Amino acid sequence: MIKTEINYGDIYLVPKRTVVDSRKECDTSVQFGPRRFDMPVYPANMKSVVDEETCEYFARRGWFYTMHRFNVDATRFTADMQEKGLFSSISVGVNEDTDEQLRELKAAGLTPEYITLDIANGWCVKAERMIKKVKDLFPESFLIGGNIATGDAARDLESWGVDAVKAGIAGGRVCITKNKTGFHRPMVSTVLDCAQAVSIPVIADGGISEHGDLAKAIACGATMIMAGSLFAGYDESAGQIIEVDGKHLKEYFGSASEHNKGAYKNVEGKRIYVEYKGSIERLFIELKEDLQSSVSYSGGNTLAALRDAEMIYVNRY
Ligand SMILES: NC(=O)C1=CN([C@@H]2O[C@H](COP(=O)(O)OP(=O)(O)OC[C@H]3O[C@@H](n4cnc5c(N)ncnc54)[C@H](OP(=O)(O)O)[C@@H]3O)[C@@H](O)[C@H]2O)C=CC1
Ligand SMILES: Nc1nc2c(ncn2[C@@H]2O[C@H](COP(=O)(O)O)[C@@H](O)[C@H]2O)c(=O)[nH]1
Repeated sequence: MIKTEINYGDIYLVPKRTVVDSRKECDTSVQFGPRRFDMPVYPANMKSVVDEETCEYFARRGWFYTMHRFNVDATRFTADMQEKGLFSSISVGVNEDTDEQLRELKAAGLTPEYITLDIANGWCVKAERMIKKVKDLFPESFLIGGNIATGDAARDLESWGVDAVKAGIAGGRVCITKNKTGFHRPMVSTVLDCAQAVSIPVIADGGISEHGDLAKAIACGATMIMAGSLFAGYDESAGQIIEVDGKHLKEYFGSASEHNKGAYKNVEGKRIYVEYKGSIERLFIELKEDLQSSVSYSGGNTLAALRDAEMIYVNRY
């Protein structure tokens, strides 16, 4: 028996009676862990998307961020952010280098406010061990575990002690996991399944190609949305700008790409060049305007109303 599963492009939300006089009345803020953020979307913890400046920029704007984990000194990063009066949100892996990083942080007396366990399939014994270790060493930190793609995985990670799960396997723009391994799950099915399984927040990770996908992810039960390609083309993102035939492009590469790994070993990501779009300021405004409009169509004035939106499947063929 083969199940039919769906992605953001396969569904729409049914409009309800608007109860606000202006879209400006719609509140897009979200409580996530110990803090409240202006918007429920943040840039992927990838080397071509965020660097220290990007993280600082997002934190100062009241948006969430997570620094990537590739050749980053988590102790220095945490000290820098906290000295500036900002929160620290770091990523960790599952190997010995992470053990060392955690020991250094502890020895320096530092506690990052947020820690993200970032591995391709977080539903594994190595992740379980690391989750328990992080929770033991940093019980005050808000721990995000991932990635996962099923309700069963979400339940396991919740029982291992994470405070939120990050859901989305092989749906990213620079992902080649589905081509190389045959494994993938479309995002609507992923988020619905995970959000129905657990009481902790779910982060919908990857596959955002339209601004309206944010509202769809929330309607499926996501509290937060992580996006890579959405943020990759701007001055404030970390990738290099190149010029081809007089046109400016920005690099965007997968964390499991040869470019990021420095070797062709277990490669499940690629490098692409996206349109260079200048300052991210306009995107910040437009994402907020569009989400406020989504909230107004959902018949409420906060993101909670999107949770009750009716979803319809649209057969496009
Ligand atoms: N969201 C997504 O769909 C995906 C995201 N990514 C991203 O790419 C980055 C690097 O990922 P990747 O190189 O895959 O490895 P990870 O960094 O996820 O791997 C960490 C460790 O887990 C082991 N490991 C990884 N995959 C498996 C597996 N399938 N079975 C058993 N052990 C495993 C690795 O050992 P060993 O190498 O020896 O197997 C390694 O020791 C991460 O940042 C991840 O988030 C990658 C793929 C999919
Ligand atoms: N299969 C792979 N997935 C990857 C890789 N690097 C990152 N990612 C995932 O993609 C999302 C971003 O997706 P986008 O559609 O918003 O661009 C990111 O958060 C990771 O979960 C990779 O090398 N292979």
